[in-house]
Amino acid sequence: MSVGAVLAAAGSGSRLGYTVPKALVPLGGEALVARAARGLADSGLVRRIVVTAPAAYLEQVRAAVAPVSSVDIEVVDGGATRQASVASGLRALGGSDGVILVHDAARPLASADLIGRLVAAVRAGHPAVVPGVPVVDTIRAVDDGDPPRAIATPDRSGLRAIQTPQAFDADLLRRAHAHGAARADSEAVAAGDDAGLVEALGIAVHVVPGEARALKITTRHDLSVAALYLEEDA
Ligand SMILES: Nc1ccn([C@@H]2O[C@H](COP(=O)(O)OP(=O)(O)OP(=O)(O)O)[C@@H](O)[C@H]2O)c(=O)n1
Ligand SMILES: C[C@](O)(CO)[C@H](O)COP(=O)(O)O
Repeated sequence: MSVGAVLAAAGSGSRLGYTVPKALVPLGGEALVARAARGLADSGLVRRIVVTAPAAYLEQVRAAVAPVSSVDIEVVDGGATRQASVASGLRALGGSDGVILVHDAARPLASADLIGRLVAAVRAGHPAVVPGVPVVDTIRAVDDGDPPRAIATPDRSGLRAIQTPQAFDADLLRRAHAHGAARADSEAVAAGDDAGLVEALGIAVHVVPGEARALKITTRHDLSVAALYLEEDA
């Protein structure tokens, strides 16, 4: 079963607050999108990567990922939501892979070990596999009142923070996106991740251990934490 990947990189990065999209923000001298693409390529498992970029930055994203030359990489237009961007990437990827990884440029440090665990779990028969890390805070559900009130406290031992890459049986992922697109049209909602689209089909998602270094770069503080991981690697 060959492995293809969609790398979602079409977001603006408004919470990070740079003048360029987040995918082009440098971390240790290399754009986040290039680091994420290199991670996928270095796993040795991925045949081809489709990167979805903001329409106005296609050429800059192409230039950023050009040094990652060990796999075939195509850069295409993303969409208005992450879900639409991944759907656009899936169209460009074509139908020849049995397994598809969906990854975020915003998680540039996911390791080859993690990618290996995810692909192995799909090949072992789990059609949808995500990395999850235990949560360290107590999580409370809060209503939207003024003032906000805590209404429930789920048992933390059963909670995981879900990361990317996420790995899927290719046919299932395409079916989940087709169903999700129809729902997004009628209910004006887009899923937070691809596993959510699979769950909406009533299919169970398998969770493998995630890793701290696959953190999502959302704020400037996250960028500093990621830089510390690079220092540790050096
Ligand atoms: N329309 C969109 C929105 C997001 N993404 C991608 O989805 C990943 C996770 O999104 P997030 O971290 O929320 O990125 P942004 O939407 O760029 O961030 P912000 O909400 O701060 O603007 C990122 O790699 C981002 O590029 C995408 O491909 N297309
Ligand atoms: C896909 C994701 O990274 C999994 O944790 C996350 O859902 C993206 O969330 P965002 O709302 O786009 O930041």
